[in-house]
Amino acid sequence: MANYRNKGGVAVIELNNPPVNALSFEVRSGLMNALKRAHDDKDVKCIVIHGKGKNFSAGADIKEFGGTKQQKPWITDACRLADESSKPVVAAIAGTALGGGLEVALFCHYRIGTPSCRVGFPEVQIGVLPGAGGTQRLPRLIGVKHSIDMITSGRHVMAEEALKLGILDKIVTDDIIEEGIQFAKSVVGIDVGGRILRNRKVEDAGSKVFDDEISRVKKKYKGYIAPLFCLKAIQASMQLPYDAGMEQELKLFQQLVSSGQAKAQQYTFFAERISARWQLPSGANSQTASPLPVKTAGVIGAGTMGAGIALCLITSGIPTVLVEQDQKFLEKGVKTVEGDLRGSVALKKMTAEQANKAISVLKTSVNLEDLHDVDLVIEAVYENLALKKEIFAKLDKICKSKTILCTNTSSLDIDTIAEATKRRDKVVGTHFFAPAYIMKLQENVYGKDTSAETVATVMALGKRIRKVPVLVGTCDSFVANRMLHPYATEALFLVEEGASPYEVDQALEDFGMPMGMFRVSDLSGLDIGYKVRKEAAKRRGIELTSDTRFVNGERVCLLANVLVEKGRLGIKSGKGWYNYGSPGKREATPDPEVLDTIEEYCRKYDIKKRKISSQEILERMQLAMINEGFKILEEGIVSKPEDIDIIWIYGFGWPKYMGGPMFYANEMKLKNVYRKIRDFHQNYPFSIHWTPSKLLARLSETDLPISKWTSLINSNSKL
Ligand SMILES: CC/C=C\C/C=C/C(=O)SCCNC(=O)CCNC(=O)[C@H](O)C(C)(C)COP(=O)(O)OP(=O)(O)OC[C@H]1O[C@@H](n2cnc3c(N)ncnc32)[C@H](O)[C@@H]1OP(=O)(O)O
Repeated sequence: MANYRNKGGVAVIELNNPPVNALSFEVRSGLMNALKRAHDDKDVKCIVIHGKGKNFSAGADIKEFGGTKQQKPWITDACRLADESSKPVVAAIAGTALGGGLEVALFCHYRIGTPSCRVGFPEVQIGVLPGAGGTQRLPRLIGVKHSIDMITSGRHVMAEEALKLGILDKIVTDDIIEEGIQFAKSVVGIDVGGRILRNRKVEDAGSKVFDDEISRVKKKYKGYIAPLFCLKAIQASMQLPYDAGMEQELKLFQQLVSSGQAKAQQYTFFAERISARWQLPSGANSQTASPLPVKTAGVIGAGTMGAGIALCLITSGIPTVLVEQDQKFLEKGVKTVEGDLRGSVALKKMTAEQANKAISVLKTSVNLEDLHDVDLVIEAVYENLALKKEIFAKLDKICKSKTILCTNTSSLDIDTIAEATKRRDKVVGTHFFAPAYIMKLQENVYGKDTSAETVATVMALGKRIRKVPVLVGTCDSFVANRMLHPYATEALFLVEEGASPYEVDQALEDFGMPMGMFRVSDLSGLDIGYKVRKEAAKRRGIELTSDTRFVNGERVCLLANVLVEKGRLGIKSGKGWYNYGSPGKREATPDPEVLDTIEEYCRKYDIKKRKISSQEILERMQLAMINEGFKILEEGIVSKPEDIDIIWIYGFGWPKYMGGPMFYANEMKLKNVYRKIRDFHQNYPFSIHWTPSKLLARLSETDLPISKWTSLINSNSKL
């Protein structure tokens, strides 16, 4: 709703729907009624609109999209009275004015804001466009070029920049409502005609600008349709009179809002927030537990991962000690950090000042003892259980009793590592993804004794260092890599059955993955997987050779080992599944030698090859991994499907417009997913990953949407 009061001739209208004052049906109706009242009240000389609490408004209520509450009055109906009013109307902006919130402000004649306020049109991120006049009114205020930038990127614009662009008329430092009232009083008597955006003309930027922008947007936001629709709507502002442009914008908005991409992107928006609400098996959760303060941190290991993690910490202002046992490795790590900072400055992602500030809080040491006073340590040495246990035992003695000890393991048992200490409650996994400075996912892993306070601390740390933290339980390889295993295994089986690695990658990239599986393997280094496979087999008492075809009755394909043994380690050696010309180069070209190796391998084992469609490639890789996702849910390793989707989106680049693998399964209908998995299980009985999940079997008998799956898990723990 919206509150109304008359303060000495100033109508003060408050958008009231905390925390973000989303423009629900009630708020839109309330705003319309309040504007009518102000218009009819002869005592009122001017009008101020502000938001209750910290924010102006975060825009349309996304939960209403596609539902029955998405009904008139629209934002435009509610705001028309502001546009047409002869009394000056001022938007007083604190916090955020986003999407429809900014559109409300653009219907006002003036806009003032606090120094920390932010404005923007983030609609592209939820698969729609500014449908309440934003694409028509912003170009009339700041021109076509800046409008394209703001609307297609969805970025938030800070107060200073908003002032420079002309979105804000003034930045004010006192109480925003009082400032709004004073400002409104000061403009009473000045004709508002020139301030009404609908009356302004949009400069003709020419059609070439749009042709260039279409190419740019197609490349930058590959696969996303909303940015292209935004361009069409902005172009309409240039080509059509205001009313016709508004009609065109609404038409485009309605096409988008009912699209599958919009549904998936909005699901992703809420999934990220749902996933942030964690719960431990004990019942302790994000509402009940408080994080410990992290004023200083330590990182052990200055390799690629350690250096990347240290970079995340120092660029977030956390003084960090980077420890490496060997001075030479330490120097190499520091060079990596400095190089990445220089790169960020060159790409204008940070200023030189910010980079210098970050490096000034980095300390280095070759002595673990220098971690005695830090609040949290992240160990990032190579994946070796004995070594990690040794380090944790030492840290336990060196660090203060409150220090939290994190391990950046991607697969090892947290409880075994915790046993090396006398503070098992303070030991936790923080699994970062390479490159750690770029990839957003932080997979936090709790052990059986990890306390709620420790979990709260690493979840809060993740947010602070601009990651997306997700909490998972302990199991072999945790969630991300456990699901990756059947996905990658199927890729190899597809290759031995007749698909080329390049066809596999093409199918995945056409689906929207940023890189195919084989290109990712080349990037990570084929030798890494080789070592991990050997170590894991050794732990199980198995001797692996590239001739191994079955392990304990289960089919395996060790083609990658054959490549490693031929010196093809991936990008680092200049050749892997692809050819890169020389070591370290990134441009991948298909390599006939790889195809010959595969041919030879298949001949050796008498494997019949056949033509494999891209549909089969996608189904086999994705359904194998989705089946594993249901098993993970069934075992309670994560508490909700949204956790899995967020892991795939931020850990592996699953396209947001597909909503994550579990959402994708939901859209396919679970009975179809289950049927296909059962068929694959029949056709490939020697692959354990095709054993259908019991939870999936149960869910496929119901019509429960993804938002209700956990209710079935909770109501029936014995599946
Ligand atoms: C016919 C034409 C019709 C309409 C045209 C207009 C279209 C639009 O306006 S679409 C909406 C555009 N706006 C956005 O996309 C903004 C989305 N929100 C955010 O980016 C962030 O929430 C924030 C920056 C505004 C605040 O961030 P933060 O402080 O980190 O809080 P949370 O993100 O946790 O949000 C708190 C709480 O509010 C819910 N929420 C936020 N925005 C909306 C929204 N627009 N509609 C509905 N609900 C919203 C969010 O889910 C959180 O809820 P929970 O606490 O229950 O998780």
